[in-house]
Order: sequence, then structure tokens, then C-alpha cells
Amino acid sequence: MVCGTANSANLGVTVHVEDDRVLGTVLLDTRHAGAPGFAHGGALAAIMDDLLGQVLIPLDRPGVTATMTVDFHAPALLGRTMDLEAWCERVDGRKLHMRGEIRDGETVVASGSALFIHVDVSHWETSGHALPPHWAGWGATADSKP
Ligand SMILES: CCCCCCCC(=O)SCCNC(=O)CCNC(=O)[C@H](O)C(C)(C)COP(=O)(O)OP(=O)(O)OC[C@H]1O[C@@H](n2cnc3c(N)ncnc32)[C@H](O)[C@@H]1OP(=O)(O)O
Repeated sequence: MVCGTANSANLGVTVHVEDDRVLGTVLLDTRHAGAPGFAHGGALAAIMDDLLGQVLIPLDRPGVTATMTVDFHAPALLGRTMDLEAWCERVDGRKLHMRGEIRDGETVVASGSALFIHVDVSHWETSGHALPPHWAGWGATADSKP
């Protein structure tokens, strides 16, 4: 729902990995309004969750959000391309401490911190839905297993 290109209702986030960081952009519009002209905080929280979750890829650790805090520092205006950045601050066994920012130019609009928990890919098999084939090797290089 945030960056999936197969979903026409996605939030239009694009991300890529540079070294161990996730960088990206998002351009919100009137579909994502809270107050007129301003992005809904829930949209920003969804973007933050997904952005921090993308760090699981360079970390090569499948994981899920256990808890997340989003601080809203400045209004996020619709119609502006905002920059996204996220990284892993610390790994403590299965606990993955992520941080990220959503910026409009030099202004940090929102910052986020989350605890992700490293899980085995089988975590998602309980839904009964098929997993993307490339998830099969996810976590193969992780030095500890859930
Ligand atoms: C590339 C993909 C991008 C996707 C981005 C989107 C990310 C998401 O939205 S994920 C969806 C939302 N999150 C979920 O559905 C998670 C639901 N929760 C769960 O499945 C489980 O509670 C889970 C896996 C997090 C933890 O369960 P479990 O594996 O049994 O571990 P558990 O033993 O309870 O906890 C492990 C450790 O984490 C700690 N912990 C767990 N939850 C929390 C929490 N909420 N706050 C603080 N600490 C926590 C525990 O205290 C424990 O610590 P310790 O080892 O020191 O005792």
C-alpha cells in the first residue's frame, strides 16, 4: 500500500538502497490530505513504517514492526516532493532498531524510530498466501537466526 507498484492505490513512495541506507522520495496529493493542503499524519506514519521496513533488505533480515514512534516536526505540504532516508541504528539479537526521516528540502517534517523483530520468513506463511519467490533466500546471510 506504500510503494508496491502492482497496487494502483499505493502512496507512490519510491526507494532505493545506497550502501546500508534506504533513500527515497514521495509526492503526496489531495488523496492524502488531512487538513486542506496538508498531508494526513497517518499517511506519513504508513510511509515511515514502510521506509524503516525497507532497511530489512540491506540488513538481510526478515522482520516486522513491533513498535514505532513518529515525531511530527513540521507540517507536510501536499504537492511537494519529500525526501526519505532510513537506516539501522543498532542490532541487538533479534531486535533491530531503525531510524528514519521525511524531509521537505532542509526541513525535517517527521522523524521515526522503530523496533523491528527479526522473524523467519515462515512468519508470513500463516496467512495462507503465496510469498514472493525471491523471499525464499531472505535472511540467508544474517549472522543470527530467529
Ligand atoms: C520490506 C518489507 C517492508 C514492510 C514494512 C511494513 C512493516 C510492517 O508493517 S510489519 C506489520 C505490523 N507488525 C506486525 O504485524 C507484528 C505483529 N507482532 C508479532 O508478530 C510478534 O509480536 C513479534 C514477531 C513482533 C514478536 O513476537 P515473538 O517472535 O514471539 O518475540 P517476543 O519473544 O515476543 O519478543 C522478542 C523480543 O522483542 C521484545 N518486544 C516484542 N514486542 C515489543 C514491543 N512492542 N515493544 C518493545 N519490545 C518488544 C520482547 O520483549 C523480546 O525482548 P527480549 O528478547 O529482551 O525478551
